[in-house]
Amino acid sequence: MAEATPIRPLSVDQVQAWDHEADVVIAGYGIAGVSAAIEAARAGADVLVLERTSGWGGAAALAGGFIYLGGGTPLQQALGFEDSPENMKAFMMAALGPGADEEKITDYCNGSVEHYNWLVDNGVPFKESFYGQPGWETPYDDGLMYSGGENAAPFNTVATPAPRGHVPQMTGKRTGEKGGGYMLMKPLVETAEELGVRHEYDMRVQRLIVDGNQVVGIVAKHYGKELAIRARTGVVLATGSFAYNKEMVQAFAPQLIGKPGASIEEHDGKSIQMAQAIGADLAHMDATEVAFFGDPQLMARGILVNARGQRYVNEDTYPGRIGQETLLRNGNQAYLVIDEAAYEEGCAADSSTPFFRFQPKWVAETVEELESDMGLPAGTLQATVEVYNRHAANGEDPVLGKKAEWCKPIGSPVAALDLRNFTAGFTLGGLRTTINSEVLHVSGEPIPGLFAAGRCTSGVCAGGYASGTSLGDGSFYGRRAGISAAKG
Ligand SMILES: Cc1cc2nc3c(=O)[nH]c(=O)nc-3n(C[C@H](O)[C@H](O)[C@H](O)COP(=O)(O)OP(=O)(O)OC[C@H]3O[C@@H](n4cnc5c(N)ncnc54)[C@H](O)[C@@H]3O)c2cc1C
Repeated sequence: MAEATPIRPLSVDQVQAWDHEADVVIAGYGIAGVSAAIEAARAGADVLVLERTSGWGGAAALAGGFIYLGGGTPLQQALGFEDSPENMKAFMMAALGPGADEEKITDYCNGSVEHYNWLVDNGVPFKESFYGQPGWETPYDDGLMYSGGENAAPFNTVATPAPRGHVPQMTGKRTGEKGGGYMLMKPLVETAEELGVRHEYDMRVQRLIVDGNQVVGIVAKHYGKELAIRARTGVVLATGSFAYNKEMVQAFAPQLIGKPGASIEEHDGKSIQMAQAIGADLAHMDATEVAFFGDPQLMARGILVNARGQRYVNEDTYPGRIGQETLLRNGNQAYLVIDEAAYEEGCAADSSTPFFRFQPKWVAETVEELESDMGLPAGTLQATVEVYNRHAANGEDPVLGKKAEWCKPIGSPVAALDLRNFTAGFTLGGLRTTINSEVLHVSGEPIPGLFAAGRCTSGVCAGGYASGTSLGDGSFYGRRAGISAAKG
């Protein structure tokens, strides 16, 4: 059966004429693509970026803008936080696995301060202010925040807590529309343009062009016409994740069926499939980021319980960790149990996600009554609240390690928010690459002429996630891809 959209490589013998040529050809003008473009141009290459939509940006321009950086960046230092590459690595190895790529994480941590300086030198602004409230993002324009649960159990005992979510400064921020990610992309695209990087929009890459086992170009569709684009030294794949490819999600990350989040429809796995078609290896295809639609200011002040009325995560941690614990290990069943005073206090606090402050579904005078109204097995929620309250009275949570500042006994009246099936996410697995962003063949050898970065690759996250690691490894390994592709 003929493939509807051919994905198999095209042999260079079949190319009648080249429609475009450059030294380095980059597929995708998001964070990985723009970073590759800048470094390839600085290395002296003639660079052409092919972008499927009618403009630059990708998911990156819609993003909240966290970039995971540390090891003692000037911003961390200015705000009084101590960090080192070793400390950063200890956290990342513990939080982003199981199976995190130690070579990549070591490399990423060792290069993080330099990467921060590179971003600043290319015009990305970071404001010297720290936001310390529980939250998905800062509601303001602060430059630094905890974004992976570094300061919460269990990681606060593995490594010295240091905030590493660096956010580009932005006025008039609109979550999910135009946030810090826009202020990351805009200066980088301007830098690329100043360096003479060319772009072609409305170009949808389809398959690779090969000369034997060497990648020498790429085929792209432009308003229905197939064009052949020659890459004299290298092709960089940077078209994003496979969160919107139903078949791939079904095959590799079924926990996300029907729940793509924090990604864009263009993330259809095309880079992964094109490279697979010439023998590329894959890694951690089951790993997913999981967002949870709860307001962290409320969650920290209550307790989250599953369908058995049991707590399963410390509520003051990174909300993405709460999302993973809820979806992956608790059947996507979550209820937030909170008393009236705590609910009112949480609703009055700062938040970047006030739209996640839902009305309680059940309200009762006693926990026994609440448990019965919620349909939980008799005695379960009562036992949970009894144990929680006993220790919270002493400012402790020996069960899950919630910090003392959030440990307060749950009183009356008591309510529960129905947070079942409140998750969505994006895929983290993809092409297996080296620290120089070479795409590896299943044999373990790099595929000549082929490089990749961003969410079409497996980056620093193999299972767990911290906000900022996608824009972080996308920009970090995007740069490497540009340097490597320019060398050929
Ligand atoms: C609302 C929101 C908030 C987020 N917040 C954060 C955050 O704070 N921190 C963080 O680290 N991450 C965040 N993310 C995730 C992050 O934006 C992405 O994971 C990241 O942008 C991936 O980088 P990339 O370069 O691989 O993909 P992108 O930045 O999406 O770039 C890929 C580009 O390739 C193009 N493309 C796709 N297919 C083709 C094709 N066939 N031919 C040519 N071009 C193609 C796309 O149109 C796109 O422009 C957020 C995402 C969203 C949507």
